[in-house]
Amino acid sequence: MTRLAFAGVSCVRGGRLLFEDRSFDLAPGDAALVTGPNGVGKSSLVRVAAGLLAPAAGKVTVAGRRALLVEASALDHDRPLAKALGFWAAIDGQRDAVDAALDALRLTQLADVPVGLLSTGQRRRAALAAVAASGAPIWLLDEPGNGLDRVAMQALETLIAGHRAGGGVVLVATHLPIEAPGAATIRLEAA
Ligand SMILES: Nc1ncnc2c1ncn2[C@@H]1O[C@H](COP(=O)(O)OP(=O)(O)OP(=O)(O)O)[C@@H](O)[C@H]1O
Repeated sequence: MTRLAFAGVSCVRGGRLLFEDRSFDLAPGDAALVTGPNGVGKSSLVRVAAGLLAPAAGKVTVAGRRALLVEASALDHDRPLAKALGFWAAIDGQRDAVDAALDALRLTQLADVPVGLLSTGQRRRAALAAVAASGAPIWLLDEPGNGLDRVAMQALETLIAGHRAGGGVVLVATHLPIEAPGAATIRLEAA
């Protein structure tokens, strides 16, 4: 069964303790919002959850495939959006998921536009579409609301709700308010 859990996890970066003894346990349908001021360690917590950063202490338990959204999208700038998304979706065995992901992020009309020509907000939506098309049950989203207008923000909230309703798990680091009913809050405080 899908699960993402931290048990007593601490993170040290650049010799500095960012957070200590953090525990949470996300089961199908669960979400958690990681909040706190700039530089406190929100992105670092997401990276620990992604397995890109080793915890200094504690245990991370992951059951299920993870999809990670970070600032720099891995989409090929030279390819038309649908083809760039299709490249990654095919690797995940999810080629058929691209159209629905484009639709969910209101990007269908931009399917033939090269990724490099998309605006900041459109590129962020494209990166979210890649997560949506991945078929991964665990979504790790680092500042997914950056660059999104109000309509796109609502699309993001709908996407998260739909993923949870389908048994997915979502961990979101955000400095922007994101509507996610029933989500836990992991508040990081400056030391
Ligand atoms: N590769 C690294 N090596 C050393 N220190 C780093 C590295 N990356 C980030 N840090 C430091 O870790 C701290 C936490 O950074 P992090 O990006 O996790 O914070 P954040 O809460 O996500 O910040 P923001 O809200 O500004 O995105 C910062 O002080 C940052 O300078």
